[in-house]
Amino acid sequence: MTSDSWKIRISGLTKRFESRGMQVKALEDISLEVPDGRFYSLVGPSGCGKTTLLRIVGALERHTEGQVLIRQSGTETAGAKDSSPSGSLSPLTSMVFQDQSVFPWMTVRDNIAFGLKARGIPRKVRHAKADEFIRKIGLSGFEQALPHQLSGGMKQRVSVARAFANDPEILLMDEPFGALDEQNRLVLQEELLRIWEETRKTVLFVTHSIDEAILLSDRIVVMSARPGRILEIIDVDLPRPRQVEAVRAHSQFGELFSRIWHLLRQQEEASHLPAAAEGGAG
Ligand SMILES: Nc1ncnc2c1ncn2[C@@H]1O[C@H](COP(=O)(O)OP(=O)(O)OP(=O)(O)O)[C@@H](O)[C@H]1O
Repeated sequence: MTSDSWKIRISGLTKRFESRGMQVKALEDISLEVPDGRFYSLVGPSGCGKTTLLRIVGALERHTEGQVLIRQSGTETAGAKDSSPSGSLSPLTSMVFQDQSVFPWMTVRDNIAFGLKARGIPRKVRHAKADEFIRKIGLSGFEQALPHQLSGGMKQRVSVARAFANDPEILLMDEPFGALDEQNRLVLQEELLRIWEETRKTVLFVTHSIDEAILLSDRIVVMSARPGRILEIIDVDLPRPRQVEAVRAHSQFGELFSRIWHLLRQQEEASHLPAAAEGGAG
């Protein structure tokens, strides 16, 4: 699909890692376009390069071949290749990781306002913005709390709130709920849905959970075992606003789940074949 409103445009991307003289091909011939304001998820077997792809889009990693273009505030930036100096995350991109990346010495409010402070936003404005997202993510009353006074789920809420409070144009989320128990995970998924539906940021979201990908996404990118290639891009045409129970009860849910699971199971099976049949590294 090509459109004029893309935020992320990847064409023919390949990534090879080299360590101790060994080459590992992590990604092969990836072409993907993420339009403005859409929620895309990446699913695929462990080690297929999901995190690597996210890091390349975030300019935290360089790529080997192909092209990555990011469009922010009307300006297009090309991702750097292996031979270039390493880049850094644009202030217009936010990233959320699996491990709660909160600063232990900062209050909840200061953690959430951190990116705004780095951008020179006045104190009053950034506190108002932080408080808005504290409310939205269900942390009211904990503005002055320090991370050690919070549960794991609450710390992850702080990370998600910080990412949205930054008002990024692109949000990259790498298994943000992967370390949470089922109950916290469900609550945070619903909160993410609510905030996303209000803000409509462009999101690229990595998950191991098919349920989670269906619940959240407009489209799901299913990747092959390493080297990661795109097997299929699946539309999720479920109505929004969405809620966990309604999505799971929807007639299309089972169909989508089976289709994705079928693709992933084939990859799992292929990855258990002897190394020679896999094509080897590099
Ligand atoms: N810095 C690195 N140096 C060498 N190899 C790397 C490096 N980073 C990742 N790899 C390799 O690239 C491949 C893809 O890794 P990546 O972490 O992107 O996969 P993933 O799909 O996110 O995995 P998981 O689902 O298990 O988190 C793996 O084989 C990994 O070992």
